[in-house]
Amino acid sequence: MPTSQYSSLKTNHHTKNTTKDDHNNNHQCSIIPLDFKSVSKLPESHTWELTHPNPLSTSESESIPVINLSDPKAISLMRHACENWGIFHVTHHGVPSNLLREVENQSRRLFSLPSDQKLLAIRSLDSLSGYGLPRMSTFFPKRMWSEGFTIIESPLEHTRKLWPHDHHQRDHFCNVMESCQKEMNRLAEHIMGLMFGSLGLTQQDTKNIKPKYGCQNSNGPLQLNSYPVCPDPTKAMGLAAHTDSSLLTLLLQSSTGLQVQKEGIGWVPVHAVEGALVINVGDLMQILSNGRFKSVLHRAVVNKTHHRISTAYFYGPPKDVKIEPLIQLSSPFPLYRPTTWKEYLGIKANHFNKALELIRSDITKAQ
Ligand SMILES: O=C(O)CCC(=O)C(=O)O
Ligand SMILES: [Fe+2]
Repeated sequence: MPTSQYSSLKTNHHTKNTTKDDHNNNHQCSIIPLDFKSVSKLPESHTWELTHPNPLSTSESESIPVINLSDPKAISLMRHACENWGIFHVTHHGVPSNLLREVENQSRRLFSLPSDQKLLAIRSLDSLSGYGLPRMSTFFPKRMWSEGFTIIESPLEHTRKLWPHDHHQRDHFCNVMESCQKEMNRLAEHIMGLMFGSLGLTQQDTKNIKPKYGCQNSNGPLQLNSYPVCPDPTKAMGLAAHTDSSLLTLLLQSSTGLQVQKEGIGWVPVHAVEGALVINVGDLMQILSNGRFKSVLHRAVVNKTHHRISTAYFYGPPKDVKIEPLIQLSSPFPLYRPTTWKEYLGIKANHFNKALELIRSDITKAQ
């Protein structure tokens, strides 16, 4: 739900940089990922003008914070990380490592299926779940070097298509992903509590707000991302720069590839830390914290040697709950007008990275 996450392919007509004819001609191609195994040279369609030289090597003070959740200082470290980076790693998070390993194994299994089999579970134009291109693809003239599988609530419908005769594989895949959703949801709730505490809210305040903002169901959206080995990574883009629309995103990455934009520095790599999960602040958390916590601009780059897999869990409130800057943090005034996740996703689907700016409250825009 993230930019990505819920912006729908139905929004083709809002695409910048591509013409309507291109769209009509390539209507099918526009939703079908490349059969990456079949190409040995980067196709023109996937060649980006930008070259992204390796990001600056980061010194200790410029690297993404790693927070041990059992550390008594975790709350203050989190506040610092959310205010300065919008992203951090967590260790001692309680999600079983064998589950995380199995999530990656099962993802690899899915993405290594032959292309025509994966296409049986293609995300349709009016749907959010299934196999397909990154949803933000419609905003770019060039294709990204990645494919995804989006699970909304349950993966069952699509896994029936992927493995019609292999019940065992299908059940195992579903069990693993559903356990992952539950564990990620539990961890996200815990981290939200710590974040509220770090904003100076009392335990009573937190008790009152948490049920309102937390996902009511424990099976929030899960996005499996696959970045195949790329013949020319310097001219390709795994996932273009975006912010997530969620409150928080919890990410498992099999290897380094995620980068975040840091003011005054540029793109900083988020190195894969053994056993850790990456937590990033999403747009709704920026709204809720009245701009104190930053929704971090991030992207994924690709490489020549290994197939990278990432799994993102998008944690957000029930779709119709009003999200607005918390009253305690709104002095002297709220920076954003109230919105719901549902409304916000609609704005994001049309305006992509400008969405947050569009819901700044009139009072601040006028200044
Ligand atoms: O693959 C990654 O590291 C980033 C994934 C991501 O940003 C997303 O799915 O929204
Ligand atoms: Fe993201």
